[in-house]
Amino acid sequence: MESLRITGLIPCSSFTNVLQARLSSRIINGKVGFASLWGRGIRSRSLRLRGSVSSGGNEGALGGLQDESSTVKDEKKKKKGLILGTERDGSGSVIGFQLIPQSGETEAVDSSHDDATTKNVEEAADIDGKEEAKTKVTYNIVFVTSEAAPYSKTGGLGDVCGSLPIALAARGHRVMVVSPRYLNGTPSDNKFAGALDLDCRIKLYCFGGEHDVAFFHEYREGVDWVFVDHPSYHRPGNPYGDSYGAFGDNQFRFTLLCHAACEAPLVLPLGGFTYGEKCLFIVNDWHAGLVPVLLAAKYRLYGVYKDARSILTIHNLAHQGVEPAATYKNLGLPPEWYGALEWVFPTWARTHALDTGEAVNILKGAIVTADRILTVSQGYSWEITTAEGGYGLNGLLSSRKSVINGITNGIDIVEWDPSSDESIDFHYSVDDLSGKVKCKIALQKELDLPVRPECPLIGFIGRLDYQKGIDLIRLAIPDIMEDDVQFVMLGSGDPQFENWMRATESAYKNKFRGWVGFNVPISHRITAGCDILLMPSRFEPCGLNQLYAMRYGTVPVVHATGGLRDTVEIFNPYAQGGRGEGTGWTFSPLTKESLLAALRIAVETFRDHKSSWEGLMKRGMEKDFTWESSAVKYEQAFKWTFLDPPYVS
Ligand SMILES: Nc1ncnc2c1ncn2[C@@H]1O[C@H](COP(=O)(O)OP(=O)(O)O[C@H]2O[C@H](CO)[C@@H](O)[C@H](O)[C@H]2O)[C@@H](O)[C@H]1O
Repeated sequence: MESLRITGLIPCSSFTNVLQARLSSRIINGKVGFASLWGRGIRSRSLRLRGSVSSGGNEGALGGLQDESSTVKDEKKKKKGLILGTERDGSGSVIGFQLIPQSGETEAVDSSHDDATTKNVEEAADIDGKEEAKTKVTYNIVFVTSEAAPYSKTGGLGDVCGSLPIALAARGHRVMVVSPRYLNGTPSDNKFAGALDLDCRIKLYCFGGEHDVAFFHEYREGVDWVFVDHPSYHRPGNPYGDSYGAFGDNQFRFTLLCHAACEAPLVLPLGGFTYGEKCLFIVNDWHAGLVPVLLAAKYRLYGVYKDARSILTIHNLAHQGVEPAATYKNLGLPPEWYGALEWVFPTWARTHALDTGEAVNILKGAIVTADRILTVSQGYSWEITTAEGGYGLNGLLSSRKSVINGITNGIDIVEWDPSSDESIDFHYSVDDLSGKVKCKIALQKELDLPVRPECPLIGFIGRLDYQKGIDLIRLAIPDIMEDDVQFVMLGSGDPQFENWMRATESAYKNKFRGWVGFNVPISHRITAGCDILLMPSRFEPCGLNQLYAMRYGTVPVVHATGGLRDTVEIFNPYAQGGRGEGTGWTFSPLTKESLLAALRIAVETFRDHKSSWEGLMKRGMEKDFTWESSAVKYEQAFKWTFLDPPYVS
């Protein structure tokens, strides 16, 4: 793909002008720079939802998908793993690639679906007898996200959107990530230093006016990192708020992100070529949720993005982007689309007698318009359809069950590697665990805890909020502290829990440390130095810390929910002829008693059954949590998404 890149960028403005000339002669087939047209009063006519929901992608239009068909003819090229050709739209923009992977690369696309073309190629190869079919479908993918590490991160969303795009690009896809260019006046602003101004200003129409945004760009690790620049992203604090709480204009800030993200594939000539209309938007959580609504309500009615598809990835259903109904008019959507976002709170949730409970819910809008819905673990994909886990959207999500899939997150195994991690002083691996105890001693010294390698060290890392079950830890701490253990917590969030951590540290000076703040290097040192990681999450869509912990030989003790239940296998010392199996402990129900019971067994095993403990550590360290295996599953979901016509056309 790099071979297709040309060094000199086509200036955005001239690019847009050419296309605007085209637009003015053929408005309905507007291809590029649609925002400007929209702002001048073009409004959509009707909401057309397809009558039936597709059946899990197993049925659908099989024909007419150009990017599904590439016939391999030149055996020499095939062996070298070349880009066979590009697919262009009417304007000459590259909208897809036919890639021949390197000989020996595993076939990524699951052949369970009847794609005649792919099947033919596979059969031909089978007849030849030796080599597998190597034809692979690649996509132009546009991630839209409020955070992407290392540029911005407040939690797991940043991790995922910083790693998955790279894994997909490595598999031959053309990948762009669109997120805000946050500047908060601290050294973290330097993270954006490599992103250059594309000199592309566009006007976006929402919130009763026109707003100029600019785009910055960095091409790194095969991915186009695109940052939307606007003054509302430049302020102290984190991406969502500051010490006074959440920013009051978040709906505006993320509406702007969505409008800009819809324009980016049309107007940005990255590496000389736009991504074009035939792309796949992967929109993450509510912040990006207006994208599929805009595709349906604004663009498709005028012939733009008819071949695009969208996938909503839900990382956390608890946050939905709900604001008063009166704000609907600000979103830049036609009035007749109100129903897609309409949300009425039940009577008990209303605040006063005159409160009608009417609101707009951006995540709901995404759920009713996205072509497919993914969650970050299989367990969570079921939980969101239940009354307990659905946060009021369970009925709606159940109605779209056939297009919901769960794909467990991977982890960045380069950043999180105990044999080379730059944040820890000693290194170790599954073949030589000796560095682990040195990391523990170093952590005890750093935290000014008594240096006692034999004492079980329990850790917690995460946002201090209701989701993470901090209240349960607070309840259980007096009992935990009765035992001969040490406990270290790293987290920030709810001020009442931050204060509780400080108070607990003073109460148990020799046993407890509470680090209030967000600090990535210390999170690595805690992961490496602890023996046990506690995660009593009330719900956990996937959870990354238990995956990091296992990779570092730190044994997880977790509440049996969502991704935690999917990824932590319960320890059974008697299995495998006494060699044991499992990677940790899960407990349920979510009570102090069951938490304490699981923790006690873990602590006893650490103290009294050293060989069992080593087995637990090693099995966890050997687990495959790479993004590579998750990316293969994402590709399958992409394929299903394109088998069906757009859900809303
Ligand atoms: N104080 C601190 N200092 C340093 N690092 C800190 C930190 N607090 C948290 N982190 C880091 O932030 C990340 C948190 O990821 P999680 O997946 O555990 O939770 P989160 O709820 O943010 O993500 C949501 O999205 C992700 C991604 O899909 C899902 O896994 C998850 O279940 C869902 O709730 C980890 O990398 C962790 O180390």
